[in-house]
Amino acid sequence: MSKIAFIGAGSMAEAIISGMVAKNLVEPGEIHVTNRSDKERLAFLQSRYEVTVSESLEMLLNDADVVFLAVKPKDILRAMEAAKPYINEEMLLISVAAGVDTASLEGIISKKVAIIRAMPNTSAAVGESATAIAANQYTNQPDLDLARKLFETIGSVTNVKEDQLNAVTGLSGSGPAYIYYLVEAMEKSSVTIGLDRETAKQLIIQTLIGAAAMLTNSDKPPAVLRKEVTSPGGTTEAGIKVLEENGVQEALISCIQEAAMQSKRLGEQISDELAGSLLLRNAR
Ligand SMILES: NC(=O)C1=CN([C@@H]2O[C@H](COP(=O)(O)OP(=O)(O)OC[C@H]3O[C@@H](n4cnc5c(N)ncnc54)[C@H](O)[C@@H]3O)[C@@H](O)[C@H]2O)C=CC1
Ligand SMILES: O=C(O)[C@@H]1CCC=N1
Repeated sequence: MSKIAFIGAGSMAEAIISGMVAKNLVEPGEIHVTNRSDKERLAFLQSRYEVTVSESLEMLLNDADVVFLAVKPKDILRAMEAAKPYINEEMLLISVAAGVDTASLEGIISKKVAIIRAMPNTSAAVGESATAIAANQYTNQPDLDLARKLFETIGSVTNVKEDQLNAVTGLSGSGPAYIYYLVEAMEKSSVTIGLDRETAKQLIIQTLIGAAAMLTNSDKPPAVLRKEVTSPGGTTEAGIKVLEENGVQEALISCIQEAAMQSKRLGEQISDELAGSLLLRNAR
């Protein structure tokens, strides 16, 4: 595998880099990274993963085979405008930005570049991301295979239609946060019922691992697995009753719908911004 460039060096870039390095698919020195201005952050990534850091976009992108775009959606336009002169049609561009569609990226670049829009999650850092990918019109099968191979170093890969990616973002892109939120509540509750945090932590984590393994290995749906935990007149029934009274399941459904909507809104902001900047350019 040859040169891989990262525009953006935040938590998602690090999660992907750490996964790729751990699986030895890429020589760490062949991973080149830049960010907006935080030199300390680049130095940290260099010392931790032995990647090559670059403060110039020209050097970063020169001869790059794959370019990961890992900046926040609001920074996409500026980052891509700056990168555009060094992007060519031989490259595969992979964007992990929430909401930003490949049509907007094509609009910024104005070249026939293969673009994969991907939505991983931060469990990439431990090789357990659930990543979904979709390709633009200029992407061929070898590009898709390469993207799959890269993302498989950080977990599972699912092909979706591009218009499903906002839903994916609300569900599994943000998904780890929902699980952590649940764990925070479980930890907070443990002290109120007489368990120290350390003991509770071990019990909670193994409970999550066990439930995930049951969901993976059993052909029973989650509702049936839940029923099997729930003895009539027992503890689970008493606990779940409180969740039902508080509308927790409905709240979770609304949470995921809102996150997916926010992904769509983020994308719309970019296409509006892009349309505005094109109008401005044409008026000059
Ligand atoms: N954090 C997460 O759980 C996930 C994030 N994503 C997506 O990944 C992208 C990055 O997110 P995070 O890593 O969480 O953000 P972050 O804030 O940790 O990192 C963003 C990086 O982009 C850099 N940057 C900003 N403007 C730049 C520019 N003009 N040129 C070069 N670099 C620039 C920043 O310096 C920083 O290194 C976002 O688009 C987000 O939607 C996708 C899946 C999950
Ligand atoms: O919160 C966000 O916007 C990003 C995208 C998915 C997870 N984190």
